[in-house]
Amino acid sequence: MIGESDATETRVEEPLPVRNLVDAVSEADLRVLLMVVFHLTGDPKWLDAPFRPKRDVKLIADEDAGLSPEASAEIRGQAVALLSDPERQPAIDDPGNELMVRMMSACLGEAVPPEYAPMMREEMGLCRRQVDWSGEAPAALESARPVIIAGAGASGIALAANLETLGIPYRIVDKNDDVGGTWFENVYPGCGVDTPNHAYSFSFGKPYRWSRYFAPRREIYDYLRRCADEAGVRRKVEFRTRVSQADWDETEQCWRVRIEGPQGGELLQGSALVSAIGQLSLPSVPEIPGMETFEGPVFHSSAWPDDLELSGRDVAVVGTGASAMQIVPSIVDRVKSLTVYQRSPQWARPIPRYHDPIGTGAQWLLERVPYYAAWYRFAMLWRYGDGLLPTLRKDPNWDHPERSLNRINDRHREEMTKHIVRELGDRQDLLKKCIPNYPAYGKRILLDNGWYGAITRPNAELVTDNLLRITADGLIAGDNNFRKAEVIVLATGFKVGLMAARLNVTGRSGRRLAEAWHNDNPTAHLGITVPGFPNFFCMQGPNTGLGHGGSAIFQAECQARYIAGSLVRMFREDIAAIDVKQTVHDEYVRRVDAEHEAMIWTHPGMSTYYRNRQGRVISVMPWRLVDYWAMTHEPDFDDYHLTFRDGGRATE
Ligand SMILES: Cc1cc2nc3c(=O)[nH]c(=O)nc-3n(C[C@H](O)[C@H](O)[C@H](O)COP(=O)(O)OP(=O)(O)OC[C@H]3O[C@@H](n4cnc5c(N)ncnc54)[C@H](O)[C@@H]3O)c2cc1C
Repeated sequence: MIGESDATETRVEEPLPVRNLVDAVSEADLRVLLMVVFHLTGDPKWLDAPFRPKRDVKLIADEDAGLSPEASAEIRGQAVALLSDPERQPAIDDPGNELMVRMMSACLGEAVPPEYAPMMREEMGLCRRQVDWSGEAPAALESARPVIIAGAGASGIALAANLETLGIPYRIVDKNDDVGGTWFENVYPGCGVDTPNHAYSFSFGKPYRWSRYFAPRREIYDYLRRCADEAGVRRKVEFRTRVSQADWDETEQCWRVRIEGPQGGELLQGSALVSAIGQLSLPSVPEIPGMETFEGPVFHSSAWPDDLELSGRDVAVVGTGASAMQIVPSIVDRVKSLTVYQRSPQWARPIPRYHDPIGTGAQWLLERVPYYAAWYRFAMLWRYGDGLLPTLRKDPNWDHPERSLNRINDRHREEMTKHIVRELGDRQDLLKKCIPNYPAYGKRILLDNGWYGAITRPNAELVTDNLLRITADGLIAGDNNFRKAEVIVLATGFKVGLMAARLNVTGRSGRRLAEAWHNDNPTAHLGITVPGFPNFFCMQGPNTGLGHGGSAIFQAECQARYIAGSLVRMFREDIAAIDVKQTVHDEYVRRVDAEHEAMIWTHPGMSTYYRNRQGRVISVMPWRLVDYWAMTHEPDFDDYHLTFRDGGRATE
């Protein structure tokens, strides 16, 4: 079924009231404002002392940038003068790579390596990130079989938006009632991003008015709907429709894809097949003896019931991962009792101003001042980007591998421990239960939005004994105590191992993807292509998750570009099929594994969804974002076996 066009439900943005420019500029992030002044004047004096900001430390916005009051006043004054002139044209629009490096370094007060320049220019919309034909589109497009995309979350939207502009025919299906994936499904209280939204958003499309720096899930869902609408994608999504099977047809050089929708089943023929079904989308539901006997609601955090009333009830939350960290502080004040069952404690980073709304002055600057939003996005991408990665390498000479990886990681541990001590206040009896015995950042980085405050409330209890069984009206843990519950929330995370094999894919020579991946050992060249599965592409595939920082939307755009780039080349050169060479794939996987050996995620003593049963890291990527951007920017067809279409017959 084609998606309903109820786009008007999406939040309507009223025009911002006209601001007094001086007031608005007084709320500016000074580093960002400095870059605006430079774009508008092109005067190099703004890139040097006394206007060069100090090295960045603040996480959300930086109103003084470590500059003297005189320098700050001069930047603000100059900005007001320039912005008051409606005729003013920028002296510099896209600065090119060399000048971009100087600008980034000036903005941050630190040397930025040159490889970031082309990536950031694209990310900031200073030059185009999506692929285009660079010339006429080939005539063959019109009769081409569609590309089939399974999934209309952020990844599916990123790719479909690019195919839409290229005019490449596609069909996109999603099992849900709407686009948005993660942000459609997860409606639990407190659900939101832990990546700031000015980085967790597409490089294309109109700017969005986020109400907070870290938006709640409803806004992200609205944002994705709006992007899908604007790109012309949402009206094409076939909702309530799932891909149930896909087989490569060697004779026709196409995918035969079985979809099941409200009108029944249909067999499609696709020129390519894309899995955009997400990494964190298949709930991991633990088998706890007696669960079926529980008389109240028991559900996974991603299946929160619409009409659930928690006020005055006894609630149990099983799990202490990212979702629990958001749920627990959001409900603790409403419930009668809250019991949290913890298997292992988590490291969580304090994040001052997490809940802060974006002030109207800052909002005005983001919407009205040229280049301001672009440089604000840059600042967020940098602050939440690659900076942490070098600190996550094991130091072979480090004396305390039992608690940390290296000196800096040890300092992070100390800082986070101090934070926990502070937050626990007069409940230091909980300290032992709350300090993890693995290095900081070993599991997904969590943000403390009131977690420690919540578990110290008089109506809350943190239970660390193993959960033994569930009864009709409560839970029994290893201490053999019965604790009453009327509602059980399973905040137990997601099953990651199967990835795209969930689509029941069979490639060349009848080989099943689940077999090729030994059920939970997924591997793919660049996390995207798999030998023996021609014209099959994964998004958010093996080893492309982010353990150190960054945004999954960034990854989605890298992959969308690679896939769209491959399709453009196939159409241009009349290539029917591309199949990644086994040697290329194996060498890539070898490099990933070797790199991971030196990184935190192979450190012993942690159980994390990043690893499979054999302990191999399958989920996250060991590379810097900028490396992945470079690897995926232009597909290299020397990495592939190509099958050309020759008068309808495929020849190698
Ligand atoms: C609670 C939560 C918070 C998160 N916070 C962050 C964050 O702060 N920063 C960050 O970078 N990442 C975060 N993530 C990761 C998040 O999943 C990604 O950011 C992103 O939303 C992934 O988009 P996607 O399109 O790849 O997958 P998804 O959003 O999972 O979408 C997959 C889509 O595929 C559809 N689908 C699945 N199977 C089929 C099938 N067989 N046929 C048809 N359709 C199918 C689903 O219905 C779904 O719509 C978070 C994840 C969760 C669960």
